[in-house]
Amino acid sequence: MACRLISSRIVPSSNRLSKRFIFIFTLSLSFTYLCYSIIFCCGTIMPNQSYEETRCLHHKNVGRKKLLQKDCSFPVNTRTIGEDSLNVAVVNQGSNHRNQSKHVPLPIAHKRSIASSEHNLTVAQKFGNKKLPNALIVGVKKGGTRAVLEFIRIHPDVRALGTEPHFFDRNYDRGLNWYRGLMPRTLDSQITLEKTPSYFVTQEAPRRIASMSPNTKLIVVVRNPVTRAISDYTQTLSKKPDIPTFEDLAFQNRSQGLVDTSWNAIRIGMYILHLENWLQYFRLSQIHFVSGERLITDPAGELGRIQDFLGLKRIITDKHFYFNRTKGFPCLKKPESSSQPRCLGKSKGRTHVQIDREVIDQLRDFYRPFNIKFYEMVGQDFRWD
Ligand SMILES: Nc1ncnc2c1ncn2[C@@H]1O[C@H](COP(=O)(O)OS(=O)(=O)O)[C@@H](OP(=O)(O)O)[C@H]1O
Repeated sequence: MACRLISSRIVPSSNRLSKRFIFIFTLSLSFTYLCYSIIFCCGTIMPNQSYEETRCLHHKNVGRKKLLQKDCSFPVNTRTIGEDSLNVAVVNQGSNHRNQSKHVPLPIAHKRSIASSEHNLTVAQKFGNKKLPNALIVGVKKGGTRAVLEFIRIHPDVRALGTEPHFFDRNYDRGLNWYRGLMPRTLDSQITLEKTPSYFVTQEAPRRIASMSPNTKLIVVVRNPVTRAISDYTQTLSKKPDIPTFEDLAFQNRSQGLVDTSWNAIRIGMYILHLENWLQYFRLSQIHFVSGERLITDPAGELGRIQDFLGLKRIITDKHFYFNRTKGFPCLKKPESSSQPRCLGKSKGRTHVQIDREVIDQLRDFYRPFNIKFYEMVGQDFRWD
């Protein structure tokens, strides 16, 4: 009887104790989970490597308005990369979307390359070092430089800066350590790459790059200089709608066919003149020329040659691309790690301003001798005439 009394008193109190214990245990578990989520949330919500790089640049360059203005101008809910994003929203518009971007089972080799790319990325972030670039996409503006950067960076042995650092033109005074600090972490086996299209027409750029390393590999994406000039003008017009007409800017005297070579949009397309400056510091074999036109019609072919030039295994092939009819350009197939296929953003592939046929012919005549010298120098006919 006494025993039963004791046990009836003890049991409820031990029940209460264990309930209290469970309550405290659950509370501390929830608290630990909350702390964990706060500390590590960045790792889980960060959409991709490029976005991370953009963020890094923000933190490192607080107060450096010029770079920030470019980098911050995109909404964070799209997959933005640097100035010109891989903007999924663009791809998703239009009736063809479902057919074109539907998930096609990826070939095993492609899956493997993605897995290995992700693996290398994680390892590089943990164990890699920030290094000065061994390769640069130096130009040309509106040639297709963003497409080349975004396509080549899916290679597991390439790590690229998503933004344009403009080190060898605007930011040279900041010094090489500043420049190195912007770079993504890379393993010894990986190539560090950045793109700034204005380098190609910057007088001091070749000398400065050669003094960083005379072995730097250079990539130049060239495009029909007339189309390039119109593309350049279209971009400026989209930002400053009050500028004079293309014709007014392109000619000193149109009836005499006198082209205004002081206008940047014209000057950039005189490729041979700029190339001669580069050849004072680099051998021709150190420079690889990509056809901006073929980059659109045959991205895999151009990427194959770029991989060869960079000494990389040919991993990026036609299996990585599909043609998006809404966008009118090749895009990257949906990678396993992402929920969307990837096309370049709205600023890539704009509808050009309509220019008179006569003006185009005049400019084509103007560029012809420069083009011919350029073809002879690089040993390739780009067929712009
Ligand atoms: N795959 C793909 N998707 C979209 N756009 C592509 C692609 N490949 C090449 N291009 C062409 O790239 C042109 C823009 O060139 P850049 O990236 O060098 O421009 S920039 O100098 O960085 O502003 C851009 O020029 P515009 O068509 O005049 O806008 C495109 O024609």
